[in-house]
Amino acid sequence: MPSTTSVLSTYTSFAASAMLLRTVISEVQTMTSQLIPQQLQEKFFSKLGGLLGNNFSSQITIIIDERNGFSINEIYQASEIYLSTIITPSVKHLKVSKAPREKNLSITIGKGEKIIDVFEGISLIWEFVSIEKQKSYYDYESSLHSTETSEQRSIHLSFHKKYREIVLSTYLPCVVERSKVIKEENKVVKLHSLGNSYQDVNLDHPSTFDTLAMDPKLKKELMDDLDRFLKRRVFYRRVGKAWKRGYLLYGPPGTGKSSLIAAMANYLKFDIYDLELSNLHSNTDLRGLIASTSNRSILVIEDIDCTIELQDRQYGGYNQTDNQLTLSGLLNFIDGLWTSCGDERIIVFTTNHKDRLDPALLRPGRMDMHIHMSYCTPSGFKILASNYLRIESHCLFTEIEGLIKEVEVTPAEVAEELMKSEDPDIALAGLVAFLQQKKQMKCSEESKSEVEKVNEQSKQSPRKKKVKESKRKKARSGKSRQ
Ligand SMILES: Nc1ncnc2c1ncn2[C@@H]1O[C@H](COP(=O)(O)OP(=O)(O)OP(=O)(O)O)[C@@H](O)[C@H]1O
Ligand SMILES: [Mg+2]
Repeated sequence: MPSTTSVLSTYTSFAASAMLLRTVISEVQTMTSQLIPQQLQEKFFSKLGGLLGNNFSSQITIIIDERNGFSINEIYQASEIYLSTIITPSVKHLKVSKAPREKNLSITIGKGEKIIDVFEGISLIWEFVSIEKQKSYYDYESSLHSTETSEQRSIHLSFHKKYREIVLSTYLPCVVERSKVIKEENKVVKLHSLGNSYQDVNLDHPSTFDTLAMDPKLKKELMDDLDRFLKRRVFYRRVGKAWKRGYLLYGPPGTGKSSLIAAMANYLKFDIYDLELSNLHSNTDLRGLIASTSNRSILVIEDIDCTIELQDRQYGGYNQTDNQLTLSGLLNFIDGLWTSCGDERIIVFTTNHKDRLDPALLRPGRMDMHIHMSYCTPSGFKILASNYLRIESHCLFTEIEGLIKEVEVTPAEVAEELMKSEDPDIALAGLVAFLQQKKQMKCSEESKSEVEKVNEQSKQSPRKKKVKESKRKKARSGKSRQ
């Protein structure tokens, strides 16, 4: 085993040679700067620099720590996400994790691993660095000295120093942007219940615009509207409007209003905040709840017609206008809060009875789009059949489409029938029987109401006869007086 002295002396002579070499390199660098093409110079000196440590190379390293004091360093997070997408086969150690709520695995590179990225012809070397730190402290409870190990993580980004400007002003912002897109793609849409005991669950609703049976023209109109809304950040800023959009969904139960909200959330990757107004007690409560919602979200108030009694409701027994919560007041209140702090917000109201709504809500400009969710149409049925049975055509389609035009059947009812069997023949035959039964019921109701009408008329006729008789008598006596 070499003695400490020999190790030290070897190191000293190595250090001395290194110093000499550095001087030589810098001399050679000056000499060759005019003689050798720049690209070759860079290659040569960076190789040489690599041998002697980064001090002499033309490389610089940006250190991105995981934490910035107590807060998370967003650049670190963004880099981590970005790096997970450019992992090369040469990386030997990967770390894989998955949070209970996430749907995808998260893959990061292991300690000491390097990834080379190329941006606009610039080579960039990413390295994941982790330093373990031991901290000793005195534990008063056990009266013992203990040590605690903590990990300090950082990501190092090295590149040629002449690209410093481009890396800082273009490459890193691109990394951040790309990470945002990846984050959005992997985002799990959440459903928060506001006004109820606090719940926060993943929106596991499979509804998408593809699976939704609704008028194709209306569907396209809505999707275009949502796309336009997302693109208009600058527009909303310029005209000084809050970046928000309001939709009123109306139609009978089971026509897909709630499914449409889920489809919108899945399409936009926006979280849903379901606001339960009946549990609210004051404006202060409401303010607190709204303030807890995040941007890029959909605020939902379902069955708004049932909350209409709010119009005259007063809170806490006080007769103060401030404590009164009316529907239009509520909307102004939410608008106000959003104007000051919200971005990319969507508000959706649903109702089964549009005719019962506060006119303030229906006023033009209040809700940006009124969307009618109707009973099932033939085209809606085809979407459901393709979704539930994976079929695009069947010999029973024509009969079903004819029946659907004649009766009022909700997509929920059709879906329920289609779910009864995986065999299209059985499921569709069941649907035909169900629709025929509905048609019969409709016919018998119609004939019943016809009979009632006739009865009503026949009941009225003796009275009508009497009225007519007395009118005639009056007229006659009037004439005789003349
Ligand atoms: N338009 C539709 N397209 C596809 N499936 C639908 C549609 N409408 C209803 N369904 C099916 O019926 C179920 C119930 O529908 P949903 O809850 O969306 O109706 P709703 O209009 O919100 O009813 P309510 O007025 O009672 O709240 C959905 O989970 C879905 O399976
Ligand atoms: Mg609903």
